[in-house]
Amino acid sequence: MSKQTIVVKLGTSVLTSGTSKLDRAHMIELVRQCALLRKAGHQLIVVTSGAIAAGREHLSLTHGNIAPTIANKQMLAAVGQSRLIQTWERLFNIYDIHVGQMLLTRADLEDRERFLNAKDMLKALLKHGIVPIINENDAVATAEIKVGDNDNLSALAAILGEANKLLLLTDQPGLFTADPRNNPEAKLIEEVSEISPAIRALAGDSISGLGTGGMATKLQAAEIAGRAGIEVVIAAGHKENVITRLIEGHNVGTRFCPTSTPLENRKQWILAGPPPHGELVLDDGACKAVVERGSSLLPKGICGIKGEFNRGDAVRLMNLEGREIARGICRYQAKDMNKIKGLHSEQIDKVLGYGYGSVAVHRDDLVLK
Ligand SMILES: Nc1ncnc2c1ncn2[C@@H]1O[C@H](COP(=O)(O)OP(=O)(O)O)[C@@H](O)[C@H]1O
Ligand SMILES: N[C@@H](CCC(=O)OP(=O)(O)O)C(=O)O
Repeated sequence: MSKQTIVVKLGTSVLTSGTSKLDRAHMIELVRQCALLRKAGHQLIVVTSGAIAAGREHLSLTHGNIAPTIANKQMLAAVGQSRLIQTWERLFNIYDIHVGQMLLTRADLEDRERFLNAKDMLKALLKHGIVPIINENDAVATAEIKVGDNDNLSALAAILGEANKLLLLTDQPGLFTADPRNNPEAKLIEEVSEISPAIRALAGDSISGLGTGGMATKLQAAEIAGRAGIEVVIAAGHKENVITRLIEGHNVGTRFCPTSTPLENRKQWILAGPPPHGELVLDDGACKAVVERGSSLLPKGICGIKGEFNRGDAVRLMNLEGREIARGICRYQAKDMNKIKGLHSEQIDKVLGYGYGSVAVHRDDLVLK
């Protein structure tokens, strides 16, 4: 295999082996495989969960004796993150590999400039042979600025690092036809060529009490990374030689085929970076123009506005049935959009007293879902 950049995401379920402590013996084994990956000439980015679990362990707390409030989780993450990074540092040091910590929130990726700064920083680490160890900055992230789960964060990391592969390691061998924890008949799906609504319907939440998001967020990550041309594999973190087998080209779990026509860089960011602040409801004609003809969205085709957004914020483009058909950057704030929706573009200047052009969302700022 040619030299590649590979993101390995390690879920809490893998790092604790299903217990309430970090399983350091297994972490050593994972680092051994990561070192082999590097020895083969590949670049490695690690996205690690486990800060909250490490905090709980250090303070000798269990799920039962601390309430899962946001403040408590942030407190546990603040204690645990430093333990977690120290553990990774010590383990990678055995193989003479340096690590660098990157703690991100969605706010760091919200505007294009901050996104590009984070990208430069990640690239600088890789260029110097340092393994980026990424987690969400849980201690400071409020609900509004959180990515929320490390599956989506790993897709963002893969886009930032222009990775070739994203390996999501968890406590199941891959995506099953139903959650295998409560469906013993469920079957492993080895390959997914398209993440259709039927595939999405198979993915449930996390019921172990350890992880965040379950298979649902792993599919979101697979979709975002796949649209950027990145191959995604979900596999069991305890499967023997799972990382080394992947780089040798073996099937190790569920493989998601990436698109053969990756989105350009700016559109990758639109899909993965800024959180949508509102919705534009499109009439049928506008939906057709946007989806089938690749047109920009004009105010004329907008029949409803939801949410408070500023000029330059990301918004969801919804059809009349309430399904998101696209996401894009809106050129007018919500207050203005409410005044110009349904109007011909020539009327914008007259109604607002100023204008930023004829389109509400330009096709260069728009990604179909
Ligand atoms: N269709 C499915 N196939 C496999 N696992 C599923 C499915 N639906 C839900 N799950 C759940 O997803 C869990 C893995 O996600 P999660 O608990 O968030 O782990 P992690 O900490 O690795 O992110 C599994 O333990 C399983 O219970
Ligand atoms: N950032 C959190 C983990 C969040 C998360 O998504 O967890 P997981 O589903 O186990 O990957 C932590 O370090 O505890």
